Formats: sequence, C-alpha cells, structure tokens
Amino acid sequence: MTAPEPFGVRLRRAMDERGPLCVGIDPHASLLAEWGLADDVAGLERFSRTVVEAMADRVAVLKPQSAFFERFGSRGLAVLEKSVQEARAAGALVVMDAKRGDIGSTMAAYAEAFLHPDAPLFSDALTVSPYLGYGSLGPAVALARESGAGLFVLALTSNPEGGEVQHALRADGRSVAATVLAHLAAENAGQEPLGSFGAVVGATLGDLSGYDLDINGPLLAPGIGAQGATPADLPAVFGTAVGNVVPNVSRGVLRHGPDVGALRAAAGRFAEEIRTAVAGG
Ligand SMILES: O=C(O)c1cc(=O)[nH]c(=O)n1[C@@H]1O[C@H](COP(=O)(O)O)[C@@H](O)[C@H]1O
Repeated sequence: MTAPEPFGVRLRRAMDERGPLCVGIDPHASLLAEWGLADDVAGLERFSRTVVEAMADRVAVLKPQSAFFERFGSRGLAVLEKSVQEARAAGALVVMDAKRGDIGSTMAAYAEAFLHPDAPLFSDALTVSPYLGYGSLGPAVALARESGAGLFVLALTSNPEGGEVQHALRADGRSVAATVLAHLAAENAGQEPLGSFGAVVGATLGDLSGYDLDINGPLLAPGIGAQGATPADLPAVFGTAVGNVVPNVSRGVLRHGPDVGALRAAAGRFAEEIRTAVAGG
C-alpha cells in the first residue's frame, strides 16, 4: 500500500491552487433564522448543504464547527458526516473543529473518531487542545501521521480570555503558548513543503513578534470578520510566517446566505483581500 500523502503537502497544494481562505460552517441558530430556516435538523441540513455547494469547489479548506451539529444529537451528527464527505468529494480539505483534548488513552479514542480513515467523521485535520499537556496529544499525532491527516493545536486563541493561560510563564520563563509552538516546530522538522501539525493563532491578537511562529506548519487564523480582525491585519500579526497562514472566516461569509452567488461573492472578496495582504500590498 502506498503511504497516504501527508496533510501538509495536500494543504500547501490547495493553498497554492485556491488561495489560503478557510470558510467555516457554523450554523448558529441566529444564522438559520437570518436564512429563513427553522432551528431544526432540516434547517441545519439545508444550511450546511448550501455552504458546501457554494464553497467546496473553490476554497482550500472548509471548517465545520462540530458544536452546532452536536446540538441536534445523532441526527445532527449524521448531517455533519454527510457534509464532511460531500465537501471532501467536491475537492475541499475539511478541518473538523471539535477542539478535542483529554488524557492520552481517551485522546486515542478521539483520534480514532476523526483521524482514522474508516471513521464516519474522518476529516483531513482536527482542532485539538493541548491544555492537558502537549504530550497528551501523542495518540492523535501518531494516528494523523499514519493516516495522512493533520492537527491544528490551540496555541494563541482569538478570544480575549485565552491570554491568562496561554501567556502564562513557566518556571523557566517560557510562556505556555511558546512551549506549544516549540512542540509543533519539532513535529514538523524536515517536512517539505509544509508539516502537517498546525497551530491556531488568532488574527485578532495584534503584535506577536515575541512568539516564534515559524513552525514549518500551517497557522489557522480565526477572528477575521465577526471578531473584528481584517485580512489587512495578517502581515503585522504573522510577520515572516504569513505565507503559512490559513485565515478562517465564518460569520463574515455566512451572513450573506442563503443565496449561493452572494456567499461566493463574499468569500471571493475576502480571498482577494487576503491575497493582496499576503502579497505585501
Ligand atoms: O479553532 C478555531 O477554529 C477557533 C479558535 C480560536 O481561537 N477562535 C475561534 O474563533 N475559532 C473558531 O473559528 C470560528 C470563528 O467564527 P467567526 O467569528 O464567525 O468567523 C468559530 O468556529 C470558532 O469556534
């Protein structure tokens, strides 16, 4: 059997071909209402199918936020499964935003659920939390390597509350977030053109020059649009690592639905602004 192509390789290619934009599939109850849909499984399915139809053939990455599907129980998860499969079939990479993190033996089961190729929810990558200790993510790192999948590890999150944990200094003077970034750089060492183990770093955070973001892996950057950051902020936040940034926009695009053309136009505007910002001008 040939080894699966690593996520980092597939992501770099998708970013080069389609641009780096990641559109979120976040079916908030308020968005369902704005789209004229009921807050039920049928509304969820319609919303999700529309986003996949509008985006999966053109953006590099789609990121479904699992919570909005879990809200509807097993039928919501069935919609999530279908959305993941349809998005991947249409050519988008899928980052499952489930932010899992647990003791290592349980983490292995989370990894099986999202990163084993036979799992119904198999995704190209998964968001995970390192705040039970980076080493607790070991089983997910191992299975991702085997499956050609990736991880996005929460490092410097976009929300204002994150700093009290992430900027905290360890006994050796290094911050918690810098430690997470250093672990990721080690996972990605020697991988070309890009490693498969990414960090989540909010686009809202302003100057991060105190952190080494050159982890040779992708940097998922939420916070553009509804949380107030703009594509023009990316160079100042990410510095020399800006070429590895996967900027995420959820509500900033989704609020333009349900019209497929309007969704595509909104994503296209963000994509163009991102292209200009990353190109330096
Ligand atoms: O892991 C994430 O995707 C994430 C990390 C983070 O630090 N901040 C953050 O907003 N997110 C997610 O990114 C999306 C942002 O959505 P909008 O604010 O609507 O663009 C949501 O699905 C959040 O759960």
